[in-house]
Amino acid sequence: MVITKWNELAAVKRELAARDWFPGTSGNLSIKVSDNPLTCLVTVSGKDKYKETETDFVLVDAQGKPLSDEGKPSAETVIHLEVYKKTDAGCSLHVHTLDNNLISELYADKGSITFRNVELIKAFGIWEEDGELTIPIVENWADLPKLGRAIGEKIESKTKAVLIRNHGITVWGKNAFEAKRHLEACEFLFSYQMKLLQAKAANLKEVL
Ligand SMILES: CSC[C@@H](O)[C@@H](O)C(=O)COP(=O)(O)O
Ligand SMILES: [Zn+2]
Repeated sequence: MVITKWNELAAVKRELAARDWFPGTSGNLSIKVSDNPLTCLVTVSGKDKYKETETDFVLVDAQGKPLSDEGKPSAETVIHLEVYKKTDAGCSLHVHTLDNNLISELYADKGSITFRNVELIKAFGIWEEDGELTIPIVENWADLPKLGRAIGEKIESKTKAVLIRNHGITVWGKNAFEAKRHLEACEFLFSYQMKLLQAKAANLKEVL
């Protein structure tokens, strides 16, 4: 079981690395291994996530205590555990990208960003004509248990992602495939929104 989950998470890590989503050793990933008791594999803290090694992930319990000796669990393990405790997620992904940082800062005062009339919200299972996707934004508390609680407080049944201001995003799904689909869709939407804002600011419609 652990080996299968390890390989699943390693494959996601490889794919996110290929997208250049782990600048400066940032980012952390996890996959749930068992429900009762809750255990998950999480990336080892501070590692270069572009590299693949035999100690990339460590098994932790519901308190974030390591159950294997690959190394120190991610500093943000508490966030992954919060997601598993509050949702039915089987995989949780956290990355820092330029677009997610910019969007989190631009929309921080609104407390969230909402997308509608953009096809890719369907990646979240939103198929209605007037459907919308809202991603909450929390402050980047240095106190990580506090950050974990702040994220937990924003989680409703339909929430699949939370932005952390000027930090990054935490996204989840019922399995690794779904979590990656949600993450890719978020990043597409952020990139779209940034370019749309820039086009509007430059009055680009006037030159058409
Ligand atoms: C190197 S900056 C990023 C870290 O501060 C943190 O936010 C992060 O995403 C990675 O921490 P880690 O402990 O390696 O999982
Ligand atoms: Zn981070």
